Amino acid sequence: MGRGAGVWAAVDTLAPVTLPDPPVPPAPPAPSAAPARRSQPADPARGVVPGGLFVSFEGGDGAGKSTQSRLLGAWLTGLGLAVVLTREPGGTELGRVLRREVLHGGHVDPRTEALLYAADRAHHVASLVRPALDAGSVVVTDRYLDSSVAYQGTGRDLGADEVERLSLWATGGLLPALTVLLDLDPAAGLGRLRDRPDQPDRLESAGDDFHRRTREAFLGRAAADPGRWLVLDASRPVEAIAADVRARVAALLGLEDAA
Ligand SMILES: Nc1ncnc2c1ncn2[C@@H]1O[C@H](COP(=O)(O)OP(=O)(O)OP(=O)(O)O)[C@@H](O)[C@H]1O
Ligand SMILES: Cc1cn([C@H]2C[C@H](O)[C@@H](COP(=O)(O)O)O2)c(=O)[nH]c1=O
Repeated sequence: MGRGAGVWAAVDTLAPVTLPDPPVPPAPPAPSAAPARRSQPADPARGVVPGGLFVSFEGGDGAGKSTQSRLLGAWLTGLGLAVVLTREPGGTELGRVLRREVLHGGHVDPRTEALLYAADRAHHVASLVRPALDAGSVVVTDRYLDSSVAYQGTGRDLGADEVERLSLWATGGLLPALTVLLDLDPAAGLGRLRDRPDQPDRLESAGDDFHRRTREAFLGRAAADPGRWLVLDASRPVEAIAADVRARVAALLGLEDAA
């Protein structure tokens, strides 16, 4: 999300993020133990490492990813867990430079664009995500590798497999334990962004056909790996979506009673 950058500016460190006035119902009593209990065996390649859990939000522009990331982060923080809330591109200082160039700079060809996102991701994982997971935090990211596969691999036609391989190389194979796809008609998503003050970025301006193919790519990936993905209808009210996300994350953490 291009707006509300204040939250994101805070996530360079491993300290739990302080979220502004979370609009979520009061959390049930916090469990005494943090880091989290998990219901899955540790699998570093799948974003489940001893103590830590890696969750990503994906979907089209304006689908509600940053809204849901913040709500999930606030809920987990309220449960007493260590949470790192971050995003791609731009989850690190270097990433913010890359974000500005890739979204608001001059023309870049599709391969350069794919490499810029991959460079942002490599640095993000090496400097923030992996250390946080190793320290036992829940890491919640607004976009990750699947955005590259959908936007550059399919939207830009570079090839989904090649772009996925690039990102897997960049990240040492780190995949989220859970990826929430907020699925929405691209016109509705872009319509939600219309009132903001800033101009649409390069990707938001890529055209109807680009965004339609990107949506299909996300849905195809989700269907191929249902164990990792949770697909939600993002046209529903914010709180209904948030409740579904909480239920799935609670199950992963072995905290079903808290959702
Ligand atoms: N379920 C929803 N129903 C209606 N409006 C929503 C919903 N979720 C978010 N919004 C609104 O849509 C706009 C975009 O939401 P948000 O920034 O969370 O989306 P995003 O997917 O992160 O966007 P971007 O692609 O720009 O990063 C905001 O004004 C937000 O309040
Ligand atoms: C990670 C990633 C992102 N993109 C695109 C998707 C969006 O249009 C912008 C990011 O903006 P947001 O407001 O933070 O959603 O970048 C992409 O094309 N490839 C990627 O890997």
